[in-house]
Amino acid sequence: MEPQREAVMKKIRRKIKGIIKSSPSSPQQQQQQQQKEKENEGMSLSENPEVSPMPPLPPAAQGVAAGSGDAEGGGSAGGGGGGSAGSGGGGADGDAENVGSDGDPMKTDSAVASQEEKEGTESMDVSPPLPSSANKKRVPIVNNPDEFASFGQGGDAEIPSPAVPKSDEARAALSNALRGHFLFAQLTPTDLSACVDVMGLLEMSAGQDIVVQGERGSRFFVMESGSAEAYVNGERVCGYGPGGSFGELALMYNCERAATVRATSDSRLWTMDLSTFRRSLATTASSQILSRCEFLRKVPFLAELNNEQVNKLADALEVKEFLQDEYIIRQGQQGEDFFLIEEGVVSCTQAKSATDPTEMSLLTLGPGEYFGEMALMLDEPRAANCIAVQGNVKCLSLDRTRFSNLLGPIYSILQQNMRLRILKGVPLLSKLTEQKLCRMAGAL
Ligand SMILES: Nc1ncnc2c1ncn2[C@@H]1O[C@@H]2COP(=O)(O)O[C@H]2[C@H]1O
Repeated sequence: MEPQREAVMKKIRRKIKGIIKSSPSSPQQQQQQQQKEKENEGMSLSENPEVSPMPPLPPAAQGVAAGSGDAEGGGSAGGGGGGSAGSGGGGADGDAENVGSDGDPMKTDSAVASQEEKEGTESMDVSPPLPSSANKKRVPIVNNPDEFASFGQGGDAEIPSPAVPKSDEARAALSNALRGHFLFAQLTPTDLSACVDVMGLLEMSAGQDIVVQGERGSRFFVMESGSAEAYVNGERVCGYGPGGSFGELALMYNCERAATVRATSDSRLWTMDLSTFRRSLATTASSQILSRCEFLRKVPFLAELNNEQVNKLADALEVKEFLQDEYIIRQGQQGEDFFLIEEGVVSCTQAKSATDPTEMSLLTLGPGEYFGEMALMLDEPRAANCIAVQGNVKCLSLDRTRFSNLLGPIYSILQQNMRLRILKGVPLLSKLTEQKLCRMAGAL
């Protein structure tokens, strides 16, 4: 973990410990605190002396009942954790309409948080700015290749070149290169061969731009020979040699070229035009990966990732399915995975206290929302149970390393969201508005 993040996490932990120490323990004290809370409602956070230090955290945030091993399973259909059917009673009463905080299943806590931040919390202590690459404007994927018939052209290299006959050697090299690309990895040999058939040839001299950042793009490129380099805002980001490929983002997302790619020696490139690109992927198993990218592009908390980052994420995510009532995560156990819900509903529950295992419902999550981040971010046992409710649940998961690598660019969003979730689970704060909770989370 970077030192900056480490420092932030230390701060969160210190705050949380402070909250736990200052928490009222008897029901009487809790009642008094609730009364004060009521009286103070309507005051802003800064003018409300009772809101800081903050009230207690739910017990499970302290890692109640640490167990051994991880409840979540191996990742095959129905192969989740060791939870038995029917044991998820505490979470089953979650209201599906609460999904996404305001009924919109794709509107996450973070989306709500950022919305509310915009609505009048300018002065609060917000998370550090995101990297500039994360702020790139995106346009949704368009599924109908015919819509690209009059797609704008960039430089010369964007002008379609007709299919050309290829030697066996060239076909083999091209097939290998395509198979190594996450979008084409799923193609059957027949589909792959059909793609190879229609690819055209382009020759570029050293120093020529093959694609230009900011221009419209209409082709995907595979280098046959030569070399090239990619530049984002004038800075070199990577290089390509024979077998290297680029140019898929503009075709997948109907967006401007994200980088300039310049030939650094005389080069020969195989090219695939947009409609072939879309058609060949649409009719094959690769359409699943396109659908996944499309799904990820609509997930609010991922909105700050650029298209390339989303593609990497789509490639790394692993499908895990769980049966109704199955415990995907068990409170207190060690956790190694992060989960994004693709289909179904997950209920988060927590033991009432260290001595009372009765589960209370914390949150209900739906498609586009996530869970399992806290154990990874805080390096602590699972803070809650996460149970598949309302039918089977399909999740996309990341292990600890991939979570940290691929979601690093949105770490500050995840942090803010995590604080908000913790605060939302505090019964004494249940009366506070979402906006106030967001401000408290931001101030932590
Ligand atoms: N109030 C809450 N406190 C703790 N965990 C919560 C809460 N609400 C939702 N959760 C989710 O439940 C998950 C349990 O595993 P983690 O602790 O890794 O991450 C946790 C969160 O994703």
